[in-house]
Amino acid sequence: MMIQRHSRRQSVESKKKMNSRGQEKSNVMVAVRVRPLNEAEQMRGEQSVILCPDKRHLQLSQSGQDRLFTFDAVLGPETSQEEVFQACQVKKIVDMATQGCSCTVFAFGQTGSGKTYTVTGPHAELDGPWDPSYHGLIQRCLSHLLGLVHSAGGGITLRASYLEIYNEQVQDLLDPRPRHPLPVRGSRACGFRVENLSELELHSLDDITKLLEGLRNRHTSSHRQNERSSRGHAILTIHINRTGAKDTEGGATQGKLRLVDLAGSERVKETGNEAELLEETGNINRSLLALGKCIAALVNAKGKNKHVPCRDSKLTKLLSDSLGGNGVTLMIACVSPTAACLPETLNTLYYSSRARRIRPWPITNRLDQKEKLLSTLQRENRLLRRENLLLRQRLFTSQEASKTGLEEKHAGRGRSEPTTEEQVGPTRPGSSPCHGSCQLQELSQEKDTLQQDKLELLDCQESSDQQRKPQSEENAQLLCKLEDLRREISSPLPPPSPPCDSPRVCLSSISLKGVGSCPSMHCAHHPSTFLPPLHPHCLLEQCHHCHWHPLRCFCFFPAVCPLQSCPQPPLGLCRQRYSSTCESLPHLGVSCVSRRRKQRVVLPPLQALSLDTEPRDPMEKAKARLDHCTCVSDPGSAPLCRMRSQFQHVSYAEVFLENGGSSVRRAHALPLMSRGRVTPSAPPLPVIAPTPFSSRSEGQRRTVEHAQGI
Ligand SMILES: Nc1ncnc2c1ncn2[C@@H]1O[C@H](COP(=O)(O)OP(=O)(O)OP(=O)(O)O)[C@@H](O)[C@H]1O
Repeated sequence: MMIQRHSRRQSVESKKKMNSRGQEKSNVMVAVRVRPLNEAEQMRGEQSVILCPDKRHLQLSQSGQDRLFTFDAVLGPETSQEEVFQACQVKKIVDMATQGCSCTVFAFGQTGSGKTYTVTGPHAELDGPWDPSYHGLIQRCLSHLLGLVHSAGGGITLRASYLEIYNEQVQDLLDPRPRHPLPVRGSRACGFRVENLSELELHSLDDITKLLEGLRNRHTSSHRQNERSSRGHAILTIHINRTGAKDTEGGATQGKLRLVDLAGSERVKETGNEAELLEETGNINRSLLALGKCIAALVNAKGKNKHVPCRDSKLTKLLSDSLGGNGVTLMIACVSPTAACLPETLNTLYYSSRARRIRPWPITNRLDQKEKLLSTLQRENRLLRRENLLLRQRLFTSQEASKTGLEEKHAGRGRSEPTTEEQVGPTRPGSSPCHGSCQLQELSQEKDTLQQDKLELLDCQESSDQQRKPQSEENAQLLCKLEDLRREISSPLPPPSPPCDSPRVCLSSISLKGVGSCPSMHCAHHPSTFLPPLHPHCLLEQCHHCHWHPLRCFCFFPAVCPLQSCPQPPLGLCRQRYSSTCESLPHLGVSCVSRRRKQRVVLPPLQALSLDTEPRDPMEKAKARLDHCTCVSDPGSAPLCRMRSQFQHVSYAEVFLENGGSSVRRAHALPLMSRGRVTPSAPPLPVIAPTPFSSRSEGQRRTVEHAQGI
């Protein structure tokens, strides 16, 4: 037997329905009930500011201005409980629930506006004998349902649960034990549900009385606006299971009817609540606000990707399928008639007008894997239950037969006229009473296991949902970091040094970055700072670089180090002094960008050189300018590149040799900059003395000669 998803079909069908203005019809019906002035208000001489000109309109008179509101039903102060039941078409809603719909009726409004009165009847009724004319919606719905059950002659089962959300905690109103909070679990397949909530099967009026006993367990207190104010939201849920209904395509249906009495919105100034009541007020208003947000989201959302913030409170979680889901909802807005309550009344009316615009939730008929599994398990359970019942009946019949001594006669008749029942009944091999009871036990165990499995599945899904949340947050953070890194990597780097064609034209040696795989250098002041290698063809310039540059270079390859006169050959430490005049010169700082780490490395200061006397020869001038540029700027910088193109044939070594160091007289001091701030320079290094040309090695000399074009 297939479980009919009538509720889904209903919503899909209702989606197509249009109202007279051609707009999509809402599946939320809104009625407004105005309570009469109470004794205290009459004593104070207060007047009603609400008029109900007809059954669909409500008029508010405020300081000479009238406002007209339209609703599905407007119930004036004289409307009786029975009239409310009829005018709001609650009977029809109950009928829909028996056909498999998920239906909800809830009352909301300001504190003391008559919500509890509408849903359950006057408080006095709880204490004394119940007068049927004061019965609220709950009693009327239940008695109508029981009538349907009896007229159907079986096949409909009613199970009821009753809970209260008090201070954001769910409590079972049917549980006589001391109150304890129950957890609310959610799953995509089943929506939100309260765990360990007790259920009561309803068969007769006595059961209804038992159910209503739960009302006594509600939290109530007294404040200025209501002597017996509800401090929490009460939700009564009736599960209506129908098996094999002929008029519903021969299938079973699972309907649900919810009757909700919300706690009233309160203004602390008007209720005069303090301490504990203040906390309750806060929780009530918060959850009502969350409900308002859900309604707003449902009204404003367009398209399939609606996000309804139903996880914001327990109330919205439990009402999520009533508001936005596939069911039919009746909202009864209760308002007080006095001028003092006007702001709250207006709020309630705006809230209700907005709820009228909730459009049906777009639902596809596709069942996902879990839903399918769930429905299969439910079907199996139902079959098992039926089989159990059948076996019990058989067991009972066979026991009766053995008692009266008619067993043989019965068996003989069974052999001559075998019936379908007997084929699966006691005449089957191994169908003794003992066997029957064993089978019963097995089946019930199997059923329990199935139920257990189902619960575990639901828990698993929920825990995986919870686990996924921090992971996705971490993912987002990692993605951000990755994006930062990517941005940093893709930021423009200084242009690479041009390839070295010949030692004569190579200027890259002057660069601290260098290219190729020639000996690397360590900064003497920053031994841990690794300087990328210099160009292999530029050993001479490198050595000059050592002279010019106040860095002391540690050569990793002493065997190939051209500075064989290094006093410490193992490390190729260049200690030659270039010029004593340098001692009096200020130092220049240079920041070197290490390509690998993309960090700005602050090197010990360089000596920036310029010619104190302007050379006369234009070629000399150019060389001097080149010298100066090479020392103080990045070799890849624009001026230097220009100069390179102009004087490709002039090598740095040549200039150096021609000047012989004597032209160096002055240096400019520049601040060291690192990422926009001034970085203190490393202490100046000892000035390095120059190596006399004659004392240079053969290799060096050859390279210099080569560089000079000799
Ligand atoms: N339609 C009505 N006819 C007569 N009396 C009413 C009506 N509505 C409400 N009352 C009375 O007004 C008082 C407040 O009603 P009720 O407790 O139902 O308000 P409420 O909205 O549930 O308040 P709260 O939110 O504080 O629980 C009660 O004494 C109730 O009997």
